[in-house]
Amino acid sequence: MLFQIFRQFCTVLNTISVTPTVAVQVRSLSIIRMKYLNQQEAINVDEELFNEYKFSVDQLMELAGLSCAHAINDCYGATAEKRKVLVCCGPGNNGGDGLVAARHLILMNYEPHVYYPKRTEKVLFVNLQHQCESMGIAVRQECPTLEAVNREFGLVVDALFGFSFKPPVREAFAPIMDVLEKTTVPIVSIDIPSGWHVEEGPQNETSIKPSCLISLTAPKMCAKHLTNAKHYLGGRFVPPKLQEKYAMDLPTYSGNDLFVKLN
Ligand SMILES: NC(=O)C1=CN([C@@H]2O[C@H](COP(=O)(O)OP(=O)(O)OC[C@H]3O[C@@H](n4cnc5c(N)ncnc54)[C@H](O)[C@@H]3O)[C@@H](O)[C@H]2O)[C@H](O)CC1
Ligand SMILES: [K+]
Repeated sequence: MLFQIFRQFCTVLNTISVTPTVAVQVRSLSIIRMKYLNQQEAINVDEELFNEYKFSVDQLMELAGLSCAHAINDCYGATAEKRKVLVCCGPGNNGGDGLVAARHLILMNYEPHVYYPKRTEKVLFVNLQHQCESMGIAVRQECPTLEAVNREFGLVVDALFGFSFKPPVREAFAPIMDVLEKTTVPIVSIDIPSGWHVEEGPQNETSIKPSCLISLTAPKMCAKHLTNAKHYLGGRFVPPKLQEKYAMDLPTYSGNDLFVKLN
């Protein structure tokens, strides 16, 4: 009951015109009440976007990947040494977000290099890889060594696994997971820190520790386990009715922004 009154209070505050200081407080309140989805809810939302709302994967992936590039630039853009970026792309749509982000990062004067070990013949992914390569981005299948990553890169984008991941990591991805668990280079994870349980978070003390997480659509429950990490929300495409149906209580995106900085 108390919680419902609090939510109604926040909703009213969100709709009235306020001074900048109050606006910051209202945003903070809306971030507090935002819902963290479990794995099944994330899958259901995804299916509704495609089946009920008739979005195509290409559309949403482009918006998701673009918002990731913008959030990365907001988080790390001021530091020149972070501009050489290793983008690790997995076999599913999380990997597709990584390929899109790499393409936008090169247009934002970053130097992305893509590690994309397990490819599919789906036209969308073949085209995303082609677009990257046509823009001069190297797309490799050989797993980089820990030494090479630490020596050559300022930032790692983790686009290996998203909300469909079921632990444990299969053998083919063990080498790159080992590199990400041990690297000293900051990691920015897209949607889910790879290897983490979508709801329960890190699986053990060696699990990766991203310095930034970009949640897409709405945060998943594992984001509650972040420590000392920046947290962004991206994927500004969720129809209001769908937000209501899942009681997402997403914070308001400001102006033309493609992301909300949650902390
Ligand atoms: N609705 C949205 O918000 C959108 C989200 N996007 C992104 O899509 C991912 C979810 O994509 P999906 O293809 O469903 O799954 P994943 O990328 O998480 O991975 C599936 C892929 O991984 C393999 N796999 C699963 N578990 C393991 C394991 N233990 N070891 C090795 N491999 C594993 C599985 O076989 C598949 O091949 C979401 O997180 C967002 O990043 C969209 O881009 C836009 C709409
Ligand atoms: K990820």
